[in-house]
Amino acid sequence: MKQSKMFIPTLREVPSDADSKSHQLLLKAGMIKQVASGVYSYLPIAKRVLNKIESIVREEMEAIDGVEILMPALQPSELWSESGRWQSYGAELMRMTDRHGREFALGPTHEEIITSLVRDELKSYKKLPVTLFQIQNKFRDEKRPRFGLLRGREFIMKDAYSFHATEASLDETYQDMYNAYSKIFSRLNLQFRPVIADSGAIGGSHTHEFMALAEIGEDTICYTDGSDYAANIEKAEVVYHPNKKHTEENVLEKVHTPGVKTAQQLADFLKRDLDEIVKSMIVKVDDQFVMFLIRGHHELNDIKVKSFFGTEHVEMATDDDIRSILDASPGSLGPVGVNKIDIYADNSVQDLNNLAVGANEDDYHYVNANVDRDFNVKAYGDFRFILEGEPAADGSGPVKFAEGIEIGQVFKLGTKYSESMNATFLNDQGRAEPMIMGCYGIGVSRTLSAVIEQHNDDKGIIWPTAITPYEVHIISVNPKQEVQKNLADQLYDTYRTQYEVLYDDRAERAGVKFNDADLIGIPVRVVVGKQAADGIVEVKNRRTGDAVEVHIDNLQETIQSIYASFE
Ligand SMILES: O=C(C[C@@H]1CCCCN1)Cn1cnc2cc(Cl)c(F)cc2c1=O
Ligand SMILES: [Mg+2]
Repeated sequence: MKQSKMFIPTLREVPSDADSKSHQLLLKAGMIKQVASGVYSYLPIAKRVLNKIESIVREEMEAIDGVEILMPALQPSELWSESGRWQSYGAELMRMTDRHGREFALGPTHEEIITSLVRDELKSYKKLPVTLFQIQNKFRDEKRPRFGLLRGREFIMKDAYSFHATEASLDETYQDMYNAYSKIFSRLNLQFRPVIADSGAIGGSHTHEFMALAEIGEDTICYTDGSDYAANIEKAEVVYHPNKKHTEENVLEKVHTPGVKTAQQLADFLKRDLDEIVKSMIVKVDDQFVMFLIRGHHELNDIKVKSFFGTEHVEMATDDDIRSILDASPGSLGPVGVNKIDIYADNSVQDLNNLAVGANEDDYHYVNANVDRDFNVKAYGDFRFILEGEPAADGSGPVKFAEGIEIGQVFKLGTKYSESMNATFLNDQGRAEPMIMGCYGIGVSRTLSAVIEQHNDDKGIIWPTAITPYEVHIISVNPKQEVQKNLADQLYDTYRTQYEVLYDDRAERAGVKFNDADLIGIPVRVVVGKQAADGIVEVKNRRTGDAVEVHIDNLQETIQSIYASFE
């Protein structure tokens, strides 16, 4: 393609609203334009890369018997009412009303649509298993869209759904998908890790997230060098190894602690370490308030609280809630004398006795508070985030942290949707049973950003060869120079028959062309300049920066050798 005909609005300056490396480069390389917060147009270079990512996804889905369909974004609310999600989802679900006043969701995902489609068609176990997938725009009204395509309100997802007569069959497809995702992300030359994850609102039992390693990633991965153990920190289990430091139980004592509000301030006031303090928090679970006790140096893991109680509706109590329940302020809460609400404690609270806790009275705390004597704990559990260096649940050594971008997720859904939506099949005894389902997503547009996060330098993007928008970038330094122009035109005509060629034939200054070429990041660049008369061109490797001067008779093999060793 001639660049004089192209549409690549590169930017000289870093856009101020770009809040991540990939977001900056997508804008600077003229690949996206924001239309609204979290809503983007994909421009030609981005569209070509998306096409290649999608065709790799398509290939690997079809390789495991996935069949492509395309479902509508407009989803009748009736189907979401059948699954109960019309009521349970809030502002994130984009809703609209048609001219007849009928309500629709703009699809954030397609469990309801696919289940209603399959329940009418696949009635016998003989027709199972089936795996259907689509690649399509999704809509989610994120509260804070950011990082460009990493967290948008309209984005491209590959979502696949599988239907089974048995758990064993689901396990097989789950494993096939897991392996296919590993192939896809390897072909994209991404550094990634599958991690044990929390299934959250979607329900189901078993799920893995595929994380692209990147500092900008919003997820924290816990992994060890001792094995391929890796878990999203939301889910990383803390194995409780008792380390009791109990002393003689002392008399409960109320201490005046003026201005002490935080665990650290209490630790300082009492001249103790933070880990000898116990924090008390009020959490609203569904519509019940409960108190959690947790060591001063730990953080409450709301995802673990949700899965302990089996509900998504878990949030910290507000100050007003707290005042109405305990007639105290959040800065001085404690378990002593609390009997209106249940008290849960993280396992490691058991290691201490004679606890320092709030007295449910401003500027007062208790010391020597002891469980069973001064308060009761309804249950101990793993309610906290693991700390870096603590032992991994599989015993393979201390966990390390890394940031990740969730680019894929595979779920064993079970019968959550087939039961609520009555998608049954006749089993081999002629009895109707709910289908067993799996669902599997890849964030296609998010993956594009993840590739850029991992493949760039200070001059721009460096595309992995599998998804580069073009294979060869031919640049004529000075098209006004007859000889240069003719040679460049000739090379374009020759090489476009065997490579995808972007030909910068613009009447722009050389510096502008080279800057743009660095931004756009095509692996191999052929520069037709002063030595055109002698048939000499410069060939440059975008990743290493190495440039060689070659006669056009050796150009083909030079390009091939760069591609052969590019990664
Ligand atoms: O989407 C999934 C699960 C899988 C992921 C892979 C492909 C199939 N779906 C989870 N999820 C995430 N955000 C959502 C946001 C809204 Cl507003 C909603 F209404 C529903 C969902 C929702 O269900
Ligand atoms: Mg997640």
